[in-house]
Amino acid sequence: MKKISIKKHNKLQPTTISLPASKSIANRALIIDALCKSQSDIKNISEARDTQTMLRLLASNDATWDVLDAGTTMRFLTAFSAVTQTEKILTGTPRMQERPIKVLVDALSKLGANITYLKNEGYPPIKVNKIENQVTDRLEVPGNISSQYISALLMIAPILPQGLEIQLIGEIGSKPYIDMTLAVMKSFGVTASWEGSSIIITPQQYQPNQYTVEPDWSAASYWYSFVALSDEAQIVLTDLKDNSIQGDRKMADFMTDLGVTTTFTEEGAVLTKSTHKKQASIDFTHCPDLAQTVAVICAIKGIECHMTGLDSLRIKETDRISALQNELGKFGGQLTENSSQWTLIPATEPSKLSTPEFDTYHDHRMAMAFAPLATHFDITINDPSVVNKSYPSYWEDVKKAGFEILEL
Ligand SMILES: O=C(O)C1=C[C@@H](OP(=O)(O)O)[C@@H](O)[C@H](O)C1
Ligand SMILES: C=C(OP(=O)(O)O)C(=O)O
Repeated sequence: MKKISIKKHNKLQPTTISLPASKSIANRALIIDALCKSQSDIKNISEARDTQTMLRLLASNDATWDVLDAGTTMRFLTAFSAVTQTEKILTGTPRMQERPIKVLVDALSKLGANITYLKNEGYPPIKVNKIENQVTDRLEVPGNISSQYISALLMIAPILPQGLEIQLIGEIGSKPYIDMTLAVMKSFGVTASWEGSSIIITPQQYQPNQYTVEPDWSAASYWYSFVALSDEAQIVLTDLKDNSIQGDRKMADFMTDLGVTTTFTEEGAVLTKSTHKKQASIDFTHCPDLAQTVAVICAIKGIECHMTGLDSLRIKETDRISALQNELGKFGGQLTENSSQWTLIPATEPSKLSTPEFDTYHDHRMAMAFAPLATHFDITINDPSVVNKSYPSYWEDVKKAGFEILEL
């Protein structure tokens, strides 16, 4: 499928959506399950490519593991290999080969792993030889590049003979993902303690368990956008809970100012329309995956939004700052930067614009964040199958809400 067109539709019929399970939680549970020799019963594993890639690679004895474009899979399998594999090559898509891994490689090397870069220093592909003798039980790791390095180290920490203390240096970004890692570890019987900015994990055994993966709050964000941007809507997101280990639960709070009310019922989260403010200030340091969704919502609803915490967006599936600037510009929105402070300047009279065609930059979140614009005008989305990374049934669900989608 090269591109799709979505016909304008703004009065959504009441729709019930069954979201995919969180790929972040699933990839943690799968790594931990593999570390307890695969005896656990993990329920609600989604078809998301990142999760399926993790499952497939953990079951394969191939000399090279190709993680495709899955950041967590790359980082978690690197640490996993350093405690389980005599020798393993880890590689990924051309974009994955541009996503830094040096912080994690340095940390594992300090622990005693032998890791070499096969192309460019600091980036995959890498060759990992496992730690034979643990050299230290204390690491200093910068907290502001990617929390995935820290999560990767935390998950192997209990099986290191000396355990591990990780001191996080500088500002910590994406902290809820670190908490998520510790929460999943706890579900498999391992405890950790915080001392200031250090996390301490003693040698412990993971206990196999029955574990159910939560529905994905990042995926839920696109439905908040559909509700906010439409004239009429009521969406039920089944089994989505208020009490979640996902930091992107924050979307429900952001949206009280941006035009959506959430009611949690037995069935799940019920999203209804409400009034919105004209200005907002939102810090995405701890929920970077929500930034694209919120930028599109504000751009079309006339909300000037002061955005901070966007720096990590430059090293994700694409440079999301530049992708956003290009695509928002197609309907009159702007994202301007002034020393790490971004201002989202909304589009003026966006409904008068002709059919925009949005590029997706190999980034599932570009496709999913821009799709709700079909509430305002006919749109075209290029390379729509990018959504398979986290939400393969996205376009089917969009059709359920009454949108007409044509393959071009
Ligand atoms: O640990 C995780 O599951 C993730 C952590 C975040 O990355 P960073 O820690 O690199 O910000 C997030 O953007 C990504 O989608 C998933
Ligand atoms: C950044 C993301 O994923 P990853 O880093 O795991 O590729 C994402 O899903 O938005």
